[in-house]
Amino acid sequence: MSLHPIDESLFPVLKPYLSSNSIHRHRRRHVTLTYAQSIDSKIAAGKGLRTHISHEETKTMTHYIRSFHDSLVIGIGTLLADNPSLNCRYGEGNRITPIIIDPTFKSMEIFSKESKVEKYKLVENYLNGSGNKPVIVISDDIEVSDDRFNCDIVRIRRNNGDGKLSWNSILNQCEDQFGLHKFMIEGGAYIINDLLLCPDIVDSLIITIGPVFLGENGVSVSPKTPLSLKDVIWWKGISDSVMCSKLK
Ligand SMILES: NC(=O)c1ccc[n+]([C@@H]2O[C@H](COP(=O)([O-])OP(=O)(O)OC[C@H]3O[C@@H](n4cnc5c(N)ncnc54)[C@H](O)[C@@H]3O)[C@@H](O)[C@H]2O)c1
Ligand SMILES: Nc1nc(=O)c(N)c(NC[C@H](O)[C@H](O)[C@H](O)COP(=O)(O)O)[nH]1
Repeated sequence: MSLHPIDESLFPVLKPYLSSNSIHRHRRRHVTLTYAQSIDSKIAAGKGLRTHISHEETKTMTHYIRSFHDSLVIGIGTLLADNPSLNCRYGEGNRITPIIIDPTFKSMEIFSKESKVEKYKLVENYLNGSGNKPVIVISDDIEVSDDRFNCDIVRIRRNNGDGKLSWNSILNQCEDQFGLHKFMIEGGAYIINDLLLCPDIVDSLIITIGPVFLGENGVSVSPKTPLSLKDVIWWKGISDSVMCSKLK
């Protein structure tokens, strides 16, 4: 299916927030955090629900932004709710590696070579050659043998205090193991709320705001503590607005 066209006025707006897409010449790490939200700061109508918020025009923008990255990061909650393709449909031949943060390896059955569950798009695309091999980031206390799975596995030690996986460790390991440097992080809420408070990790923040309220049962984006954004630019499309900014 062809993508809805993007208005050309968006390209210069996005440019300062994207790293050069000649990834072979520029090996410096770049992290873009991006998502679509409602007016009431929700990214889904309810827990585990896939919800359309943005116009087709800004969906195309998402694929355009993906083309500047070599990897696309989501949490296990988003994999289970959305069954996303996590590919790049903008331009030709742009391949991107899906990375799923899944400390307890809930997706073990999904990626198992002997899986009995219906094939997820990520697995299907990898097996039919149209998608890169997914990378699953798990806690290093889970003992599994890598060759049983249709994915690569990255093991990270949990933080002592909160039991989380540190973003620096996740990104460093993905750089070292797979040569990935340009990370586009798309959510969900857990990851976004966490990363909004990590100015040393996130280089650019690009938010699409759709003209809809998702109501009190929606999944909220609201970081634990207040923050003010820097270098802010707004763009207005057919029905959405896009805000590009920096955290520091
Ligand atoms: N509108 C959008 O742009 C958008 C984008 C992505 C997802 N979504 C929606 O968000 C919802 C899912 O959000 P969510 O918060 O439930 O799931 P999520 O995708 O943020 O995954 C959360 C889980 O990931 C793991 N995790 C992530 N980072 C971790 C870390 N640093 N350390 C340890 N564990 C970590 C934990 O197990 C956590 O429970 C879905 O409804 C989906 O449709 C919307
Ligand atoms: N731009 C955008 N508008 C939305 O209304 C919405 N719900 C998402 N959600 C982002 C989330 O990461 C989804 O999982 C991917 O949009 C899946 O998209 P693909 O199947 O990979 O194309 N993104």
